[in-house]
Amino acid sequence: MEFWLLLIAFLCLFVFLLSFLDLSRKNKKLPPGPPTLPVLGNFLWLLRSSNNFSSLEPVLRQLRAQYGPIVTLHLGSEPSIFITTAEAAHKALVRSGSIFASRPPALETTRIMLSNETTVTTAPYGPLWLQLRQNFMSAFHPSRLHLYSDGRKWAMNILRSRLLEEARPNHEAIVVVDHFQHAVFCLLIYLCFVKPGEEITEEDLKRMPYLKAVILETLRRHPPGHFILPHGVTEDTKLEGYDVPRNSIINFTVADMGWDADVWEDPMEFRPERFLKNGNGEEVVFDMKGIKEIKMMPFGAGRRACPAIAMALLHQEYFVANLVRDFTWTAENGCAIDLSEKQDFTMVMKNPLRVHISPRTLSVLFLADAFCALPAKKSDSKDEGEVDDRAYVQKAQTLPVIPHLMEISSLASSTVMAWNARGYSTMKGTRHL
Ligand code: HEM
Repeated sequence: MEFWLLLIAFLCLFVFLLSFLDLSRKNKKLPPGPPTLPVLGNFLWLLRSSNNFSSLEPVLRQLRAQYGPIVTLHLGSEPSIFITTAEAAHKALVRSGSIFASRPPALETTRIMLSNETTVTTAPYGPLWLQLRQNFMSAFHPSRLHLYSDGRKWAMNILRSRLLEEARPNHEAIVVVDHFQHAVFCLLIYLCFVKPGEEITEEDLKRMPYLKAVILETLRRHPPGHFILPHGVTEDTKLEGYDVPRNSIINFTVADMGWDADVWEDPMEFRPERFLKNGNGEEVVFDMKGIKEIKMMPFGAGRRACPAIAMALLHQEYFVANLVRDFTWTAENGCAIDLSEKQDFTMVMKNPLRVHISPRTLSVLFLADAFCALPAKKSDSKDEGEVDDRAYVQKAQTLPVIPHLMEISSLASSTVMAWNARGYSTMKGTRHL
């Protein structure tokens, strides 16, 4: 009997505490969201509207249309606030950078999975995080990336031979994702355990603005993460007139920002030229850290943004450039490539890419032709040994290049682009990917 009395008293106390918490929440002007139930918050509502976390995005789109750019969902004990426009993201992550640079406080139960909040990714904003981040940057600062070019070559060679090995014995299409993952794993091993080698410049990549534009367009159209890691605030604060309480969990709809028709023309089109100065220039100028303004944020933005932006971009460029140079890529049975995505650790292709590959000859010339500035450079004066690439234009037009960036982009993944680089420059309009 005593046990039951105790249990009832405990339950009453529990409900009282929860309603007290609910009340204190009601005193705040949180960003709007769907009606909540006591204790359950929006849990049942969300269960009805969406089956799992990966289909949260359509729900957030609906909420944005109904309530505006910042919305709240109550999914646990603390409110989850979603910021859905690049402008509001800029206000939070850049203009109020130091406040929004923390991680949400971890529950005792999840702390263990977050390495007790002592890694650069999980540590709250403060001296420990700063030290860890500086530590990370001392190894991977953009100015040191050239020191790892031996590792890049090594991983690229492994990838090349694995692809060849599988492609040779039969003429069936091959699935490339496992090989990419293996190569990225090798690269990470190298970065972690092998001493950097001699300096080798990455000059070639610097002369390939179109390649850079393709990578950026891929990150815009198919960002590896549709959200970033959850953020927290260091103190109670306000955003666009709403309260953002100290314990809230804040996230950003990264993919939707890259597809926002108010910011990007024809956002669902795959059109790398949008990143080239004046549409066809030789230069790519893009503020990936969103310091002046945010237009897309595949790497996050502000103080907590991915510290490996330069490294990730360099490796994507390097792998794609080499894969395009070394092989011709043709879709299985000439089929269109299905670019739909599914949530894995990051976003990946729902149907892994299956392709026929075959080694290419005269590859350097194709590469130069494919990735250098548009329109094709026609050099009048040539140094000794330099070959006029015009002779190869016709051949290059038959290049169906399908590099799958997902696993190449290391921990993260990007996505596939299907394009014929030279064809692109002559084609009217763009492809809908
Ligand atoms: C295409 C490749 C990559 C993408 C799209 C990407 C994206 C991101 C994003 C969205 C965040 C969260 C930012 C935030 O919370 O505001 C992040 C954080 C981070 N990324 Fe990356 N990342 C990539 C590659 C890498 C690589 C290769 C490394 C390491 C070698 C790396 C290391 C980190 C670290 C340490 C953090 C945590 C930073 C912090 O909390 O201060 N990332 N990344």
